[in-house]
Amino acid sequence: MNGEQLIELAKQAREKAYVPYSRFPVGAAILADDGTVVTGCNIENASYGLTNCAERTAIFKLVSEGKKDIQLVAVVADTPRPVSPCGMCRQVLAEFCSPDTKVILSNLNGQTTVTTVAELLPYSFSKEDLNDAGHT
Ligand SMILES: O=c1ccn([C@H]2C[C@H](O)[C@@H](CO)O2)c(=O)[nH]1
Ligand SMILES: [Zn+2]
Repeated sequence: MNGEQLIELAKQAREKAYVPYSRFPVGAAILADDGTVVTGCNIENASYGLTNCAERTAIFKLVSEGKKDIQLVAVVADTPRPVSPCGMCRQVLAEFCSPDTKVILSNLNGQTTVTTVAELLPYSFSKEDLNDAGHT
């Protein structure tokens, strides 16, 4: 499974997005360390704040299947520049990825940006901060 294949799976997941309010479908695909791939789409709600982004849908699917070691992430939306994940998703990515885990951001024009979790969320709050405070 390479980055291009992961982008293609994210595009297919995007087709499943439930976006009656924003009409802005997003797809994500995650390659786990054991080779498993999970995908996710954004899922909106009449109570707008309950919306779940594509990235978090994919991560939550992975973790709920008992896996949490992420090797590579791809996100796709129909944006002028490669899509930029929201702050909430960056924090959730930081929980389950290494700082140097690569995140491929893409759009439907074939433009891609390869970044890392640490670049997306520098100086992030993490479980180490909790441990240091004695809240294990
Ligand atoms: O990286 C992103 C950015 C936005 N959205 C969703 C949330 C909402 O459903 C819609 C518009 O913000 O796009 C994602 O799923 N991922
Ligand atoms: Zn998000």
